[in-house]
Amino acid sequence: MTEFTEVPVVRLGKRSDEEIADDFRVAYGTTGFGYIVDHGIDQSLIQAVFEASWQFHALPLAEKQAIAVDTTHRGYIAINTSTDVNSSLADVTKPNQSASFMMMREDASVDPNIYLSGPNRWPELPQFRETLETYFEVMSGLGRRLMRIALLACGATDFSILSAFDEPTIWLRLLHYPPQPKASPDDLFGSAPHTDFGCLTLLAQDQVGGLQVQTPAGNWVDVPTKPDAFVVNVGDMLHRMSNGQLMSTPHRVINRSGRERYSVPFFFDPHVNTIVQPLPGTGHPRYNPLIFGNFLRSELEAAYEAHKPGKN
Ligand SMILES: O=C(O)CCC(=O)C(=O)O
Ligand SMILES: [Fe+2]
Repeated sequence: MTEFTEVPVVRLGKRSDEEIADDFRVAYGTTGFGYIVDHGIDQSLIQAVFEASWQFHALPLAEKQAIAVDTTHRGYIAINTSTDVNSSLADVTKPNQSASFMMMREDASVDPNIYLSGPNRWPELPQFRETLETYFEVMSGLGRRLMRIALLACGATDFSILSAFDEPTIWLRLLHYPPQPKASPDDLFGSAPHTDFGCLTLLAQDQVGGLQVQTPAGNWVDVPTKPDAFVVNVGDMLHRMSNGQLMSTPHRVINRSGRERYSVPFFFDPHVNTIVQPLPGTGHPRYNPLIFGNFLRSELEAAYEAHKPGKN
């Protein structure tokens, strides 16, 4: 595997998907992370999402707890309620030092046959829902374009998997990391070392910093904010679809800045009933097929208090 010292830039703009796929292959075949620029998402909309996040996290705790995350994985996730125990990357025993608001697809009701279906749990804040729904919509468009580019990049010859993103699994997460004391233990993280479960993560972050990605040799490389760029990374499901060509790289967050950190990851994943397997054209399959929802269930039950069997 190729060692790296920084996260590369991939420009979209009006270039053809085929042309962008060449850059994508280089970036995601080595680092698994990239700064996506010229992405077409309005900066003022991203700013509005951060403002919504500040307002949400400033609410009294009781108002946030009133929409505490449930088994549909929507609502408020308080600090100290998730631990990356499935992490094979580190011996993680301490819960993540972050709180978040989680939005997913808006379903009219819970369908017992579709894991994680259901309506969102909204706080009472003016414009909050409208702003997040607009962002959810435009980011879904960008996610679809990037998935097509990713498939071109890994040499897939059959693109029918893209229909699994007609009704995608999406998490839009408003994360708040309070400052960690300078003297906090080495194994206390804002977000413990992990890889992302799904296909693509599109992250907007503020100026505070703290995100790091791990190189094949085990070093940690900072991923500072870059103006007008999303930090986009490949998750475990796209790694499998690409038959291992696109990397799902470990990353973590440590906020020792002394300041509050806010970030907004947008996770763009297939429908839960999708069979995930190496795509035709990517070579002799190195991974067995799995059903995305089953994989998700085991990950969420291990990591989140709200999903422990017997809850809700
Ligand atoms: O907050 C960040 O910068 C990254 C968050 C992250 O890795 C995640 O939520 O999966
Ligand atoms: Fe992550």
